[in-house]
Amino acid sequence: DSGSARASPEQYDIQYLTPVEIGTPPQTLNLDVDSGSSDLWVFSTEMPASSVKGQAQYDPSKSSTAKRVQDATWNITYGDNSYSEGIVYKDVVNVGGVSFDAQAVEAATAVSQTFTTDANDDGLLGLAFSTINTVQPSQEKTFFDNVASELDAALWTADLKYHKSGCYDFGVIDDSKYTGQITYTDVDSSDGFWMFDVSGYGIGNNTFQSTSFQGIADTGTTLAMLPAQVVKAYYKQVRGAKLDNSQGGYVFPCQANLPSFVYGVGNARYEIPGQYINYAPVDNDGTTCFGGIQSDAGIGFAILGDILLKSAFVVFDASENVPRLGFAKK
Ligand SMILES: N#Cc1c(N)n[nH]c1N1CCCC1
Repeated sequence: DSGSARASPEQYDIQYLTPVEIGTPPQTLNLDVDSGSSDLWVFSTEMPASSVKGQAQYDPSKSSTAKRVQDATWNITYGDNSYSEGIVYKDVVNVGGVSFDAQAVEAATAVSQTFTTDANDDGLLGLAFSTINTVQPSQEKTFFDNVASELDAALWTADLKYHKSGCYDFGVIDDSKYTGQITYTDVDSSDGFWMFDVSGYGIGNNTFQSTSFQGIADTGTTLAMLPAQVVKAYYKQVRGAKLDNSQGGYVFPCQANLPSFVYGVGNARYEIPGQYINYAPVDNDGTTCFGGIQSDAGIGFAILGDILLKSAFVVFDASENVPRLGFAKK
């Protein structure tokens, strides 16, 4: 079995939303596919109307296949301090034609303001490792872990794009979506993430620095959070750039001509075009812009979010004993 689903960007590519069918008859919700977490949770009819502002809500009472998981609860807090919590059902979930009939669907009973204010985002579909799923007392499996054995290959791929729709594919590597070779690198999943070694970096045409650092491939994070020294070196090349703590990171004049950023995977080199690193204006007149590359200080590892991932075709491969990530140009 294999399948393919759209990944459509919200404004500034802050996140990408993917239509997911839940229940019988199918209820379509647009979810943020997130390789940095492992809960599939949805806005639901179980939450107060005051915290729903335009989102679609999963209504288990309208699904003939919904079954309550007695006494199960969940709660999750993300790195940006957004959170959600609730109860659990098992129901049919179909993503891009790949279906599982007893997926844990975590129905929210409460969400933080950041989720309420994003009218287009109906929840999350976590694709990190099931060891960090938050359901208690019995942890649940991610959608990918549930379907892996029925897929033609136990992998999924991300083809995110700059300011346009891309795809998440399950069970197949579509060779039309990349050029050249796929470079694979081993993943350390001991913290539940797709964590790997970035073999080094380069700024624009400057010499590539072979100083490696660990990072997680995280489709649920907007920006690229990199080691402070790397980030400092990058913005040193941007006239007018400064670290503005009131904005929470590096900003620069929106007209700045940004250098590209090169990252290494093994012996391969991938480039993020400078344009991708102009994330969004911080002011109404669009004079000051916020950088797409920011510091990972305080996190403990780098977070390779959408700003970086959209520059490549990425394979999340669990088909062997040791999981691995594949990167290719496109
Ligand atoms: N912060 C954060 C984060 C992450 N590192 N992965 N997914 C995150 N989300 C925040 C809100 C929805 C998903």
